[in-house]
Amino acid sequence: MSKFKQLGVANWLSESLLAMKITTPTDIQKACIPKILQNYDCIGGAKTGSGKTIAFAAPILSTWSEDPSAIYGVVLTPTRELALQIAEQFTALGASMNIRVSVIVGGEDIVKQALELQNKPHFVIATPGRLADHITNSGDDTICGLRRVKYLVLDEADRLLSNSFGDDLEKCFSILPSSDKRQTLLFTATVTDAVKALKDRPISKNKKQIFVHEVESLDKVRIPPSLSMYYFLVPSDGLKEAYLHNLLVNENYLEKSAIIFVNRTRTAEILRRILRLLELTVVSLHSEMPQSERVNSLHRFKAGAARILIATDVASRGLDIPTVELVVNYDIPADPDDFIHRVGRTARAGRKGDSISMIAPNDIQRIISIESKVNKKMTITKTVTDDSVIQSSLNKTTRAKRECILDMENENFGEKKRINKYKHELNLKSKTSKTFKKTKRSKKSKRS
Ligand SMILES: Nc1ncnc2c1ncn2[C@@H]1O[C@H](COP(=O)(O)OP(=O)(O)OP(=O)(O)O)[C@@H](O)[C@H]1O
Repeated sequence: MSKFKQLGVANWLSESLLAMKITTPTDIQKACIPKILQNYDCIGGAKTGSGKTIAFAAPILSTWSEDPSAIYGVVLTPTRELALQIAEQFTALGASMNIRVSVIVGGEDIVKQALELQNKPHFVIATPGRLADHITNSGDDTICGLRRVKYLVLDEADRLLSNSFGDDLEKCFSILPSSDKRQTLLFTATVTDAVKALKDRPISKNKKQIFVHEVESLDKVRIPPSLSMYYFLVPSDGLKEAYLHNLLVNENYLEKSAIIFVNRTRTAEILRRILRLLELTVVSLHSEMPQSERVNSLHRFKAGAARILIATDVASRGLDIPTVELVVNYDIPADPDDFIHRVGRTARAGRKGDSISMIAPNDIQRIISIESKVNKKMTITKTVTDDSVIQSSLNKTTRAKRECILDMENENFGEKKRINKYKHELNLKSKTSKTFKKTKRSKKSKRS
């Protein structure tokens, strides 16, 4: 009997898994699948690339196939690309059962999505903002299917439970069945205090719950064992482009597919343009790009048409691209958890991978926090070459950068962000003034 079948997974599904060459369950799958099949709520914490998606998809699809109703499950996830990827996995796993999966994310046609929801797909994979939008603005015939959902999954749960998603999540929960009438599954690679708190204060008082935290029980290192963590020092911020170029054309990495993480969209855009002028095949992924370009970039990168992806943290979570062999932290993230997710885009499912962090003088404190969080020290890389080679890269990147900045100014790059910022500020002001008026009114009425 297949090892997935031994865990209780349906026959047809263990055959689908076998066709994908997935035969032996990972630790998180062994721990979660049987319990989810026994109706437990579940909080699963395990390293990046350890197979968390199948840990929730396999039991949900197994029970769904016994009674293929709609809408059976909702998976919420923080980014659009991740929603698309999870939907692809559900679709591939359930192909033999004619599964229907809807992706409800921002940047796509909202009317088309409403029609899909009306047609009652079996599964909805969504970002909280867009699903909340439908709940607020679409009619009951569009959203009524959500009232019967059997499973709710929060993938990248730590991120979803952070403040930025609060209001949208509340809105989504408002229409879903209450926690004792559905099964709730949370998964993450970084178990934050907010996630841990749910262990002692269970999601539903009336249900059984398991808490699986692989990192705590097995070892203290929070990154995959097949990942090598390197760094090199950059004497000043102004030299970073040259050092990056030098690294990417170094013979050790010349052929390798790489993701370069930066902290700001503007840096992503400048680097994309510089590297393209220097004839590297490169695409980018950040929040200021239209959704169609985001999809296109990722598609070109996955297909190998571009060797390098420059990305902000919008790509740091969950993306599963097995060919990625190198992750570069061009900028060091402020939050060590973001570092764990970024470097986890390589060395997935037991494959080898390298991460290289470019450390400028101001980054030292962040590196200390990261090393203490992951419980492992980075080692210096030997690939960055001597000063004369850096000088050659510097001449090229300086010329290219000048040209790129001029082009970006002509194209008004960043305009959309500026407009959104003003809109946000105006929104806040109007909210504050409404609250102020309300408080004044209630004080007045108390006095009278
Ligand atoms: N049992 C298995 N055997 C072999 N490969 C597997 C198994 N389970 C999952 N995989 C593969 O491992 C890769 C990583 O899985 P997945 O994307 O679910 O990781 P994850 O734990 O969710 O990572 P992250 O925390 O980065 O989101 C995928 O390509 C998946 O197909």
